[in-house]
Amino acid sequence: MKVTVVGAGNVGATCADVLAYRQLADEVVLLDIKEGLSEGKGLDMLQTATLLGFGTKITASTNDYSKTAGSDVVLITSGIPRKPGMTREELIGINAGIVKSVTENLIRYSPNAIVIVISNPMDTMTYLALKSSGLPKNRIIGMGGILDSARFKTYLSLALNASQHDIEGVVIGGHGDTTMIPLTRLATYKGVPVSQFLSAEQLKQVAADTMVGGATLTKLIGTSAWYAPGAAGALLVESIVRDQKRVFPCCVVLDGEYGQKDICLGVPVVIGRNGWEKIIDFQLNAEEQELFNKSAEAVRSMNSVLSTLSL
Ligand SMILES: NC(=O)c1ccc[n+]([C@@H]2O[C@H](COP(=O)([O-])OP(=O)(O)OC[C@H]3O[C@@H](n4cnc5c(N)ncnc54)[C@H](O)[C@@H]3O)[C@@H](O)[C@H]2O)c1
Ligand SMILES: O=C(O)C[C@H](O)C(=O)O
Repeated sequence: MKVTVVGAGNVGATCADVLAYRQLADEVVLLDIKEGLSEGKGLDMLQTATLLGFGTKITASTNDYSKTAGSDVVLITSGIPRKPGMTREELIGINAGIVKSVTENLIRYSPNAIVIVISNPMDTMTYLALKSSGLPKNRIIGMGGILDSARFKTYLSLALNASQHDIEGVVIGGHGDTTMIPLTRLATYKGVPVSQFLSAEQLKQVAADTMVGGATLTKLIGTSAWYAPGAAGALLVESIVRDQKRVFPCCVVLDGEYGQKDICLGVPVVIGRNGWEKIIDFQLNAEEQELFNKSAEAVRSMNSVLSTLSL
């Protein structure tokens, strides 16, 4: 298996590192537009091979897409991250052009690849990649819900004083500070609803902390996060290349599912060798469905900005 990561910045390099260390591909290609960046980070990673005990081939490239040829999976992390006080949506003006051109270059050399979009605003960038690539819908996946769910489980574990591994929790909807929907009703601790252990007030706080999870880290660090985002991208790759059929909330195009059409939004999907293979219906209650519809409305309005940009 060959996996390409475009963008050798914080998220891309972290993702490539996890892919290589966990030997989730035979070859990992790291590509960036900035001269020498992927070569430097790729060489640094290669020098951990004997220290960490992995044998993954690491190929570096400064914007030479021929090195990415024949990739099975490609991840797009290229673009600017937000600074404290910004929303992800403010990145659209710069990132849309980058994501569109990178997608086109990748597809030229890897026409059969599954494309994972990470650059923000991710829901709109996924929609853009879908529309501009013309690829079958199952091969375009936006990564956001896995990360948001990991944060949800972290905050739940802190509130419960329990192991994260004993907690299930899923975040659907958009990957935005106000558009994501932590499904507290369905969150469990060892199969038991968390509402049996946490008060409504505590659950509300967990959901609120989850929704601003990215903003909290951006404020602390000065740029957005990368360890969990990189690991989340790699987990998605693992389910694809090993055909694990794991269920993750991912941003995929909806055609009537969850009451929405012609929009890419986070819903639970089965991830396997064919990309996203099936949407799972969580049977939202009326309140959750209303939040989902509102989330769709906000993302749709961001998508409409695309036509105003000269792409
Ligand atoms: N979806 C998510 O869950 C999630 C999580 C974290 C970050 N992000 C987003 O991922 C993106 C990257 O974040 P980061 O922290 O790694 O930023 P970063 O600045 O550290 O890295 C971005 C890299 O992209 C490269 N780049 C820019 N234009 C390029 C092009 N045309 N071709 C190839 N490479 C190009 C830059 O040179 C840079 O190295 C941001 O948009 C950020 O908001 C999304
Ligand atoms: O918060 C950001 O801007 C980056 C990313 O979307 C995240 O959630 O960490």
